[in-house]
Amino acid sequence: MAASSGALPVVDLAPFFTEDDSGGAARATAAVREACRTHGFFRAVNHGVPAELLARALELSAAFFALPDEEKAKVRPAAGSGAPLPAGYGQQPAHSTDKNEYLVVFDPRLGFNVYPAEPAGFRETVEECHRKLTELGLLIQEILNECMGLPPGFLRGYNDARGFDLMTAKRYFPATEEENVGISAHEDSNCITFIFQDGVGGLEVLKDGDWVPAEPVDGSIIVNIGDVIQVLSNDKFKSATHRVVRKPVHRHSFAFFFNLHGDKWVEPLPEFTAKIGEPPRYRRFLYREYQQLRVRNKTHPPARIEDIVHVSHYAI
Ligand SMILES: O=C(O)CCC(=O)C(=O)O
Ligand SMILES: [Fe+2]
Repeated sequence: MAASSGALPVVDLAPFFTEDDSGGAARATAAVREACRTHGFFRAVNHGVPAELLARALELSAAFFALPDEEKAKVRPAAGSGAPLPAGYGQQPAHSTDKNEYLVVFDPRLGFNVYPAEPAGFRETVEECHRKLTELGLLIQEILNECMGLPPGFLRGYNDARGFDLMTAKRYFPATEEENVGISAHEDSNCITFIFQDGVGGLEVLKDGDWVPAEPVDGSIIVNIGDVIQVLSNDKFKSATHRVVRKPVHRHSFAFFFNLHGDKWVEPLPEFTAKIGEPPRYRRFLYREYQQLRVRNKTHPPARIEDIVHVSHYAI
């Protein structure tokens, strides 16, 4: 597949942060609808998360990942914390094609998180990011609700528990002569993902058979929709395939997964099926089950690539 220079659509969210927006919010909503239709991805600017906070989080995470392995390995949770996934530090298993290390952070109010003793300020900065990105998730969810033509407040009511949201700080290892996979091509399983990154680059989005680079732009946040929105919309909104290609130097990024609680059922909504005379393309599933299958893909990768579980597992 050819590389492409076509840039991601940019959406200016400023109108959602002013009282008198003279039609700007409607225009931004239309831009989100179009971006979801064409790319499943967009770059958000004026999103309400201070650029200084994003830059500080990236700097502190670089300082953390630069610590010796034995220091990082101490950032592990007590067994049986009850978190949906282990919080804290981890490395991809040696047999994985993905070559990165990461730190998982849940909503700080849940008490699952474990933090390194250094660098100073890490915990405060990461928790502030989590809080601001949760707010952004709630805003984008309102915009998507409008884009999808759902009854006002539908998504807010359906996705009302924040216990499965998680943020990861990641460091990708430098590419070698032999291979450069950072994260292999995938779709995100959740509702809405936010990514911010340092200046190295390497995130790419598949569009019409071409890999479009999601280039680093300071202060901006890359937004994509995940499988839950794809299923609810009965494929009208696509969870775009993306990957990370490693560069010759370490790369740092944060991904925040605005998720769905594991106890929720997921199925195509009547607005996209019965009400418009279209058959559902997925059978209903419990989100927890899908999330577990996805984790198993990572921890116990199947021998055959076709056995990796995607949301098509539930396709009718
Ligand atoms: O690091 C990135 O830029 C993207 C990470 C990603 O796609 C993921 O964690 O699902
Ligand atoms: Fe992803």
